[in-house]
Amino acid sequence: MTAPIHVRSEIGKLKTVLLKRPGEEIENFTPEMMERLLFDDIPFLPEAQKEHDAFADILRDNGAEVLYLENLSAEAIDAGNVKDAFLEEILTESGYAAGTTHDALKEYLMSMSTLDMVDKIMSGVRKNEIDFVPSDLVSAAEDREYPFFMDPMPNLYFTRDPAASIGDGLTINRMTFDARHRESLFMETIIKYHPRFADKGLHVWRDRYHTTRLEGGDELVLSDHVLAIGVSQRTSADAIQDVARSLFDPANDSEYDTIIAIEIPHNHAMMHLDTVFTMINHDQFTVHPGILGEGGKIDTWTMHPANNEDGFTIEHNQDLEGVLKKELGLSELDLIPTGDGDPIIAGREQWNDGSNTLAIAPGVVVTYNRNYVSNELLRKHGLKVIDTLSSELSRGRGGPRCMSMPLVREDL
Ligand SMILES: NC(=[NH2+])NCCC[C@H](N)C(=O)O
Repeated sequence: MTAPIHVRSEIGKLKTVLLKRPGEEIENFTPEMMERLLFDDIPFLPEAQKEHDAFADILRDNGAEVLYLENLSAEAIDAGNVKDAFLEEILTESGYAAGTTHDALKEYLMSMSTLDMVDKIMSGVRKNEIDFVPSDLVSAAEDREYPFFMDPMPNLYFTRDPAASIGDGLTINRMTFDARHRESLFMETIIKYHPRFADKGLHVWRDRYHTTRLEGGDELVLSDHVLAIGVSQRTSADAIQDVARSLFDPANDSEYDTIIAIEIPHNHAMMHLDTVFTMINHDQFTVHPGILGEGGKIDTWTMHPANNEDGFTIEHNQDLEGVLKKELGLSELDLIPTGDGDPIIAGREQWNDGSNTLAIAPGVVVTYNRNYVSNELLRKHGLKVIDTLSSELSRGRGGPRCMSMPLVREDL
């Protein structure tokens, strides 16, 4: 059997991928909660599910095995016999380490089948669904009107972010905003207890117990020894240093000796590197023109292992094309601008994840159908573009790359 996680590029043929089918969590909130939950609108659930099923079908039809986060989580909890411990952890991270509300929530969730419990935790627990009136100070003094005991986790269908495969291992991420903090606990549980992953010698290059922030949308596996990581709204430079130290440590036996840190604007529309830059073929990339300054400049820092105190060297550069050519050993490079360079179209299509392409083989990409200008341009550049439905899914501000966590890709 091949390793349960094996990803040495962004473009190798996709063999196994982790998705999360959108559930009640994507509609279980009010407009007042949207901003905090990192959504710009409230999707229509049945349509979102249809769109997501169509996306999964495309991946399956092209030879990928599709696994679902909700199922793996429940299977892992059962296999490890850790329902109690899992609940304690998620309750603690939801603000209930002890007390009567903790006890009531625990009793309620414990009474469910493991899969129902997982679905419930993901979709949120409202106050009116438990026969219990909290008497603690928080409920009395702070939370009187708030309708939830446990918030929904609508961003779970962006499986890309809570963890990221690198080589034969992964990072399990400490995420930036409260709205997403708890998400990576599912992946940690899967890696620890699911028979498919547990005790298989997987490297966890960096775990979720850090104060510095890292999200998978910023982590791009450019080759079997080069990563690109965004310095972004969601990923801090100090977290990238951690990743470098871990991957460059000879004791950890990783193949990675190069990290290109790329600084992008810190805002909601471009929250991760993969919303503005993706690799789609050996020598082709999408790039949102909005991240490039005058003369196409952008700040990058290339890190290599070194025998100094930091454990690495850094080299500053502003020529992304030159840096990519050098580190990937390419003589030519095709950087394809989102929206064909038209400022209105580029802005619009980037907002709807026009740069967020998922390569499922070299030169074969899945994109949102609504970004028709960028899609057409990709076709003109020789790519095979499979476009997928996107009216509802795009309201969560993530595209095909965000919605997928590759676990196994064929080597190039
Ligand atoms: N890899 C990505 N670009 N993911 C997009 C995540 C979108 C999500 N609403 C968030 O703000 O976190």
